[in-house]
Amino acid sequence: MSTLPQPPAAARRKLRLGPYARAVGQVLVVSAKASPGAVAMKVAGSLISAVLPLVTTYYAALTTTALAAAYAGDPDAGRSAVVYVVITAVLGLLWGAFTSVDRYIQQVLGFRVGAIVGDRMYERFLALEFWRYDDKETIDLYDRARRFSDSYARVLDRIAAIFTQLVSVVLAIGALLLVSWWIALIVLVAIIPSVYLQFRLAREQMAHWNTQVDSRRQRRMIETNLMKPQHIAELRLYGIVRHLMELRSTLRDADEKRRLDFQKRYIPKQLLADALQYGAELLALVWIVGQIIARAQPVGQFLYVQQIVSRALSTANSLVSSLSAIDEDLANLKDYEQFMDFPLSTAAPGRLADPPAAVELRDIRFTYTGGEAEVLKGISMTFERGTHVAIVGENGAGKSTLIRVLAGLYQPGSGAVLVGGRDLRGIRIDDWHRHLAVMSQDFLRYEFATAENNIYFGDVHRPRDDARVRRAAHDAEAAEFIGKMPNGFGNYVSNWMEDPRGRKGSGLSGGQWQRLAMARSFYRDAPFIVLDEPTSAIDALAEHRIFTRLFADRSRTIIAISHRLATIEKADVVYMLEDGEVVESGTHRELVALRGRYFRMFESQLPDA
Ligand SMILES: Nc1ncnc2c1ncn2[C@@H]1O[C@H](COP(=O)(O)OP(=O)(O)OP(=O)(O)O)[C@@H](O)[C@H]1O
Repeated sequence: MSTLPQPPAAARRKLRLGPYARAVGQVLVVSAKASPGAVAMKVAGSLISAVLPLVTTYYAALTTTALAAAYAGDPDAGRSAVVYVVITAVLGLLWGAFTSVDRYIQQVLGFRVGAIVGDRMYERFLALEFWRYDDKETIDLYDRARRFSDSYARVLDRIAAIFTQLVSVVLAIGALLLVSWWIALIVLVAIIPSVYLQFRLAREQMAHWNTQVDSRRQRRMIETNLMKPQHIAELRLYGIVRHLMELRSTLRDADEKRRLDFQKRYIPKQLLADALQYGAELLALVWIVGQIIARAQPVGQFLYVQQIVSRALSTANSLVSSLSAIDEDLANLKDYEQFMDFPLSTAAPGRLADPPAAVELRDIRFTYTGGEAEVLKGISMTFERGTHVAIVGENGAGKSTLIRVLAGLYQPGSGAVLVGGRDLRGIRIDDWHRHLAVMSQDFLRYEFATAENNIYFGDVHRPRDDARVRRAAHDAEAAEFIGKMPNGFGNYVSNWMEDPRGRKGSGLSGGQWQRLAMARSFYRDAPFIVLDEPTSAIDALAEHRIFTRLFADRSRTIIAISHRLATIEKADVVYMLEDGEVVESGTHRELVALRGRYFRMFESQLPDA
């Protein structure tokens, strides 16, 4: 069994009162914007929840006193008892009705707040500066923020509960003061240690949670690998299921063990705090029993004191749980807000209406954020409109990185991408992307959509044009297999999808997915096409047909990254990249004649080398 690396201990996060108050205020503002009526009802409801049980107890105590008097022969007391019972029942009914309304209000708020917060979160995540998606800190924070955004709506409920519990405890102590000041004092003193202890425990648990972000992510990744039906074949063939299960259990057990250890350490203290609470309750009851026997208090006071003391104690305990829960929520709210403060990728003011005549990479240098090695080391290339370019090089040479810089996803450390002679940094990136169709190695598989929509998603700014969809499918050699599916272009491309008429989708092979993705990039109809190893899973004949068609079109610029000679040799110019530098360039023939690095790389594929 291998040992897993221990994650570094993250700094503990502590919230002081100021930030707490601000965070609570923020939740209230968001909720009030989502549904002001529901928030007003919630506030009113919290007060009712605090007061109503006390009033009910008060009438129950009066009933008991009246019953005792009736039992002793007082006829008026019997009538009073009946009236009190009716009042108590009506209060119970009101309470029940209120609980149902409150549940509904919570659902309305949950839906509205959840929608607002979730949408804001998605929008922010999808529009971050591109380098942030490689950044561990960003992704850590995003993980925590996302967890919180799912439960944002619940926070208002917790705030309302805390408000209710606070008012209830204060009212209960006040109600005890009416009977005896020292009972009120005893109960108050008994509450404090337990509140303190539970709060400490909750804080430690939260600190523990925050130190375990990495191991939990590792566990989640393993679980994702294990639980995806598409992965089962490889997992079984490699016989790795048990190994991964063990890794997962090790991570889970270590995490749980530390959490349980905390709880174990707190047991004796917790018992002491509980004993104190029970002691206080006992003292109060013994005292009131003595008072009643001495006829210093009416019989109903026993019920009153017993109910109110036990309510004060149990509400104080619930208050601690709510405070601990909200403590965590509000710390996560801080993460959420920090995440929402991340700058979005800025939109440059310059417009680019027409397709540029040429694109130039001028002395581009680039290093990944957090990375030490320079990945692109002074690259210069020009892509004239209508030329066909191949970029080749070993794995890790920097080809895909180059394309991302060209597309403006990453900013070069130095040098510039010149689009139609203008620096890309000064052009609105969306404008540039409209002229660009990029098919990357890890293209998206829209498994929830039909074949035609998988293609249409290449250009959703206009309504779907079915003739264009079919042409793109034909050019990418996808039309035939799509045509063979039971519902043709309207077929879902996943076994797990089913159309409204109950017709199941069909799963696709790796090469079929690749053809579909290529059809999507063709559908885009952009003057610049970038294909990053688009045919790695496509059979040689189909690939030959695709590229012959593609390279016959002189109206478009084509930049193809490929390891296949059949594709590369069709290009007008080939750039050979090695360790972030262009080491050779020219036509295929020139580079073969050079007998240099290009020649050596493709020697085995050359027919008469
Ligand atoms: N997101 C990233 N963060 C940090 N480093 C990266 C990232 N992506 C790639 N790299 C590093 O940059 C270098 C170039 O990677 P790139 O993907 O551009 O190579 P490539 O030539 O496209 O390789 P391949 O032929 O395998 O696709 C590699 O050393 C890789 O480890």
